[in-house]
Amino acid sequence: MRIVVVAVGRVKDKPLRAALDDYLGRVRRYMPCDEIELEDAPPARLVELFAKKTDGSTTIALEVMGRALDSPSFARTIERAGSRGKGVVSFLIGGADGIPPETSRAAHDRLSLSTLTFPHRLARLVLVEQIYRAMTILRGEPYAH
Ligand SMILES: C[S@@+](CC[C@H](N)C(=O)[O-])C[C@H]1O[C@@H](n2cnc3c(N)ncnc32)[C@H](O)[C@@H]1O
Repeated sequence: MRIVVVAVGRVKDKPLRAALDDYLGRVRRYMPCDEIELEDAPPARLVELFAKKTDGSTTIALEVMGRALDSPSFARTIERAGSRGKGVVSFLIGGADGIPPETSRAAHDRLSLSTLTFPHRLARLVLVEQIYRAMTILRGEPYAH
């Protein structure tokens, strides 16, 4: 299984970058995890970019109005998604204007992190932290603080 986080926008802020790299490093102790940053672009271009970068993978769009899960259910969702097809699970995060509707409709699943709307860079951090938490849940290992 491999995880790919495909997110609109670049994280340049150093403390946020460091926090993301910390959690990405933790996830990579369990499985390969790539982060792909897309340029912010008009919706039609974003549809193309998301499709190109997630080709052949099982796609999960992150949306405020998506399915709400607790962390153990999120962990099992990742496990199930990883058992499909080529075992590549791509998480999609939109930019300021969200994920284009066409990309959302094409996704295999749509998940929410909260009923609150986060800025996309913060949503990326919460997502990667939850992926790390999911890995510890699936392995029955303690969460390292
Ligand atoms: C600022 S939000 C976009 C808001 C936009 N008005 C919308 O309704 O989609 C930017 C991105 O962060 C992610 N995001 C923000 N809050 C989220 C949440 N509570 N659950 C899941 N994803 C979230 C989504 O991928 C979203 O496309």
